[in-house]
Amino acid sequence: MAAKAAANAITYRSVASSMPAISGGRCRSSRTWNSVRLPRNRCCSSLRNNPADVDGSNSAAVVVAKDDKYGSKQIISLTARLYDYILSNVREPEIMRQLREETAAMRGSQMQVSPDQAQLLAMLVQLIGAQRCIEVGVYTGYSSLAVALVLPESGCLVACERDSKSLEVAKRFYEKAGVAHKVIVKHGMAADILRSLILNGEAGCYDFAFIDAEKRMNHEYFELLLQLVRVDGVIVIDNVLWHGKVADPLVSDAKTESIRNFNRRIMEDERVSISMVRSLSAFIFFLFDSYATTKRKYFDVKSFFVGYFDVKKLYNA
Ligand SMILES: C[S@@+](CC[C@H](N)C(=O)[O-])C[C@H]1O[C@@H](n2cnc3c(N)ncnc32)[C@H](O)[C@@H]1O
Repeated sequence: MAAKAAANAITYRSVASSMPAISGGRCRSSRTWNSVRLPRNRCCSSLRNNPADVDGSNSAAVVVAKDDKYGSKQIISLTARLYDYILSNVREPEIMRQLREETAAMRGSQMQVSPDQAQLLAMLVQLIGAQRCIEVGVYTGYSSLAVALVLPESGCLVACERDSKSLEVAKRFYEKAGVAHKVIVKHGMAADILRSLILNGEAGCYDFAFIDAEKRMNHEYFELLLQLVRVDGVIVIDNVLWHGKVADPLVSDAKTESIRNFNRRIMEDERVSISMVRSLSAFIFFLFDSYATTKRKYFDVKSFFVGYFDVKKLYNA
C-alpha cells in the first residue's frame, strides 16, 4: 500500500469513498466523500533534510528498553531517520503542505500537529463516518483542515479558537481548499463555546472531537464534550505524554501535573473505552459506549490500520 502510494497519484480518501460507515449502526453508503487529489509522488519526506539521528548513530530505531516487564517486546525510540521514514509514507494533500509551510514561519508553529497525526485524525473521522465534528484549539487550521477535507459535503466542523490572528490564516485556507462551507468558525474561549452548544440543544449531536488547546482545561473540555459527542463517538486528546514529561518524576510543573491527573482520571473513567497512542506527542482516543459494553469497542492504533485494510478488501470483493 505504501509503495503504491509513493508511485501513483492517489486520493486522500480513495478507499473509503466506496465504503459505508462502519460504526454506530449508521450506514451512509450513499454519501459523497470528499476526494483530495495528491500530486504524483507527493509525500512528506521533504519535511526533514537531515536524517541523522539525534544521538548521531544514524540507526533506524534504538532499543531503549528490553526487560521481562515488557515480555518479548522491544521498545524503540522514534529516531529522526525513523520519523523521516514515517513522513515519507504520509499522504499530505498539497493544500495542507502549503498551510504547513506558511505556518512554519509563524510564532507557535511547533503547536501544529504533524502530517502523520493529521492523517490519523482524518482516518478516524472516516472510520466512524463522522458527519459532525468539533475541534478545540485550531491555531492556523492544519488539523481542522485535515478533518474538513474528509468530511462529507453535508458534514460540519465546529472550529473553536480564541486567537483571531491565527483564525484569519485558517479561514483563508478553508476557502482555498474549498471546505469553508463545512467549517463553522467560533472565535472565543472554547469552554464557553462548548457550553453554548449544549445550551443550544446540541448534546449528543457530534460524532468526533479533537482537543488541542489549553492543557489545564482538558478535563473541563472532556466533560463538556462527553455531553456533546454521541455514544459510540470518538474524542481525541493531544499531548497526553507532554513531550515525555508525564513519566519523569523530576518534573512537577503545574501543566505536567494537570496532564498526569487528567490521564489518571481518564484511565479510571468507566464511561469510556480508551487507547493511549505513542506518537511524537500522544493522543488518547475515547470511544463512547454504554456502560454495559464499554470494553467491546476497545482498539488501538495498530488495529485501526488492520481494520482499515480489511474493510477495504471486504468492500472491493
Ligand atoms: C496546540 S494549538 C492548536 C494546533 C492545531 N490543532 C493544529 O494542529 O494546527 C492550541 C491552540 O489553542 C488555542 N487556545 C488555547 N486556549 C484556548 C481557549 N481557552 N479557548 C480557545 N482556544 C484556545 C491557542 O490560541 C492555540 O491556537
